[in-house]
Amino acid sequence: MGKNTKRNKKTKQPQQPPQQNGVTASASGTAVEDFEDQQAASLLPRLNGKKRSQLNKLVEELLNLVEKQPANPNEEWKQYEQLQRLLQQIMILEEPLSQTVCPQISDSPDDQTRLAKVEAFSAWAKDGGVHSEGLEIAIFPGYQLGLRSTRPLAKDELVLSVPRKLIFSEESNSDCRLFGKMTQATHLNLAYDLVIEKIRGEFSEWRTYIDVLPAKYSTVLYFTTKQMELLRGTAAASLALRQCRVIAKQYAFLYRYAHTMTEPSTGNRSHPGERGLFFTQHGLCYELYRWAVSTVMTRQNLVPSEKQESEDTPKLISALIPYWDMANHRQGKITSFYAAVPRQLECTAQEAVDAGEQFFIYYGDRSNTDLLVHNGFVDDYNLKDYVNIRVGLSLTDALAAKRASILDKLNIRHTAELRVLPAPDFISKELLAFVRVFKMSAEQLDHWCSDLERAGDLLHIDCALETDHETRTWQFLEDRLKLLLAVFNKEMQEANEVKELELKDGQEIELMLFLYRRLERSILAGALQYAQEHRKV
Ligand SMILES: C[S@@+](CC[C@H](N)C(=O)[O-])C[C@H]1O[C@@H](n2cnc3c(N)ncnc32)[C@H](O)[C@@H]1O
Repeated sequence: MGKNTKRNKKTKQPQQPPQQNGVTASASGTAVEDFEDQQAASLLPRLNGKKRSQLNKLVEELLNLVEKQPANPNEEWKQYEQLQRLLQQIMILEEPLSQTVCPQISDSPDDQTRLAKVEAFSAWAKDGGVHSEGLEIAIFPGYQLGLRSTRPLAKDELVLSVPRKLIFSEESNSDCRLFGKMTQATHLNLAYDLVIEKIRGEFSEWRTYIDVLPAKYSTVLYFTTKQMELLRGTAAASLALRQCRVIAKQYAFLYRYAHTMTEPSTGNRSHPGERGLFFTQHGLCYELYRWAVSTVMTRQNLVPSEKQESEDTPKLISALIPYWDMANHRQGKITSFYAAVPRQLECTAQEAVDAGEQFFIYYGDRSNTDLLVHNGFVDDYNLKDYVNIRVGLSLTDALAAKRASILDKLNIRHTAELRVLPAPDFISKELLAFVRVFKMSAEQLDHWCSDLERAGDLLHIDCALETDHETRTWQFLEDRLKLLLAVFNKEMQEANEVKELELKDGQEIELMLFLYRRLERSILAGALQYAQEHRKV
């Protein structure tokens, strides 16, 4: 999307650009854009000096807090509670800004408000070269917006294409880098660019697209402490808390850079990063950052960079793909690919779809833990689900070096997250092999270490092992699974199930968390039964 080919109609036209050095600035596209940037910034409220210095202090406190690496789940939880308190205070101080930059319509999903913007968005997309003739955007309860077929779609039919110029990536806005030439992860660049475009508001050439995005998300960054409490003890807890910590830290870095480490920026486009800094200084707030990060986390796809030097090392960058990103997920196969020659994202139907039905795509193999933490939903019929459990060699174990040499041969880390699976596998071969190694006696270790080429046998369920060794292995798994299942004690289970039925609108996050708990519990319970049966054999 070229800078001088603005697609969207602005609701408010800027006044004439000022005279610069005696020349009317409108003669230069850049000068017009500079002027627009100033206009966009002038529409934002300014926080007074007192609020700003309170914020500076809170952000420093936040940085000190997240610098500390929690040593155990309890410490991690306490840190999260402190973090939430700080973020609450920050959000209160930043409220005038956040209400302007990302107003929240209500506590419930904003489907109707978004749907009202769909007509303009669809016209913008069509005008920009999106082909989606058999599809339209509609509301689907439980999914927010999604794509509906307007005619029967055949399996494998090309149903949607989005040209490169409508794909939003760091390469569409490369003058927006905050840290100049410093390289950061591609999804962070994308989130940052989105922050800038959101702050630019009506002056952004992406406005029509941004208008149909959700105003808020069900990612862990939006959970209240009470909601997060429902994850405590589950396999998702640590990942969720870490995500909150990491995003708060990124926000604090951006804030500190913009407000305490640099002079006020003029937004001069001829200096790399200046424009990004200008907007960050005027509009950054935590509410906006969590919105941008959540938008990227829940909607991004990877496309090849068009700036890579050689074709042998394809570099992929994060991108937002308007229209395509309205498709919801269902089990199946990946049917969206970037086609290099026509320079467009192409999506085919993974199955035949009747007219009026929802059109789904498959997001890829992900566990429900991953979907919950990064995508803000869980999949009830997830065929690729698993629950990770953490296992590790003990530092005080005199035989640790021998165990480590067998694990090395098996390519299993000495401290690892290994998978408990749904039926019919229950225990992944890596987890089984790890526990077998962990439970070997000194003689058994000597035996296996004397012929490391055979180590691969430990991955097989039928590997011939001494009975006492097998019993210790399955007993360990049984004890561990019982411990993990204790989080879901019976009373809690029943209470949750009752609550689940009673949940009303506005409690989508609780509903998702109860579903997640039920699915995790069911995987662990199935594996426990399997371990008990094996121990008795
Ligand atoms: C790429 S967007 C799809 C469009 C989105 N529904 C919207 O309203 O903009 C991905 C988000 O859609 C929702 N979603 C996608 N597939 C889902 C599913 N199978 N169940 C529930 N929510 C789903 C989740 O909120 C997810 O983060």
